[in-house]
Amino acid sequence: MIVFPNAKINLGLQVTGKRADGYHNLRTVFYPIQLSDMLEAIWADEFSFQSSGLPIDGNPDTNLCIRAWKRMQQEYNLPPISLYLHKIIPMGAGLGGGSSDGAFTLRLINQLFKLDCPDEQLKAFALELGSDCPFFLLNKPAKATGRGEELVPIELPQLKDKTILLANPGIHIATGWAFGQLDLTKPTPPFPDLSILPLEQWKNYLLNDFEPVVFQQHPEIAAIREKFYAMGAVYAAMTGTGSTVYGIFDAAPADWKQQFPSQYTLLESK
Ligand SMILES: C[C@@](CO)(OP(=O)(O)O)[C@H](O)COP(=O)(O)OP(=O)(O)OC[C@H]1O[C@@H](n2ccc(N)nc2=O)[C@H](O)[C@@H]1O
Ligand SMILES: Nc1ncnc2c1ncn2[C@@H]1O[C@H](COP(=O)(O)OP(=O)(O)O)[C@@H](O)[C@H]1O
Repeated sequence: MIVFPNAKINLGLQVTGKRADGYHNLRTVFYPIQLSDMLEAIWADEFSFQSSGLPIDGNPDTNLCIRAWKRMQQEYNLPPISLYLHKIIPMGAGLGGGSSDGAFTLRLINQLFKLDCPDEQLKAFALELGSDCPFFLLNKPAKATGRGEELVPIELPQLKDKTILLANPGIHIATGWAFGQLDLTKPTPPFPDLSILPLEQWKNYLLNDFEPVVFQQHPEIAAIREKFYAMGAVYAAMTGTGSTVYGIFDAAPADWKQQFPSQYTLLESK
């Protein structure tokens, strides 16, 4: 069985406060994009995990595919499988690639072994893996609150037929570090209702709270957003805690890739 775990971007991201469990409450809109890894499971005599593409850490304590397998195995006492991941989504990039791999592994195992695991149970396993993971079980545009697991689907007709360009400068931002940099004493403005806000207005109302702290540390990330606006983006922002920046365009400028340094990862999603 083969599945294609996709990436996401955050349309706005507000952190509203620190919780007793050490996590933060946030508000965002998750938006799935057409950029995917490949994940295959086959029957095997013993469990194994292999990967190709971008190098990833195969540590069983941290790798989200292996952790997902172990959690399902613990619950359902399953026979072994081999997992093979071809990694395409840049990591530590705010694109949720690792989270998506974890969530897709849970769902794949559920289907492969016909476990009929209830949605709420799968969601609970996903949240054990990471705050972003429950979204990838739903995997449609959704407003998110709590740690990111309270999800309400949203229609975004403004994005129909738009092109999303992504530029990743190869800087790894540690999510825990980014949360630690925030000043949580300031009041949070209301989160705009994106289902009715015209796209041209997003730049006035839709903010990512991590941009000021990450941009200050890494001015080259701020420069990507400026470059997208100079190229005609209707809206441009950093996704998650960075370091990927996306621009939303009516149509991609023909020579856009030549405008960035050659070592950047440059991607396009419809
Ligand atoms: C902030 C977001 C927005 O999409 O950023 P990206 O990681 O995608 O950039 C996500 O919620 C990240 O989700 P995820 O990457 O799954 O985070 P987790 O593994 O659950 O947590 C990593 C660390 O981030 C912090 N963390 C994460 C989520 C949250 N709601 N509150 C937190 O305080 C904690 O310090 C935690 O130890
Ligand atoms: N299957 C996986 N693929 C990628 N990264 C993984 C995986 N499992 C665990 N990780 C770890 O998760 C971290 C964050 O990954 P990712 O979700 O891609 O980034 P972000 O949280 O910035 O969107 C990586 O640095 C990596 O160490």
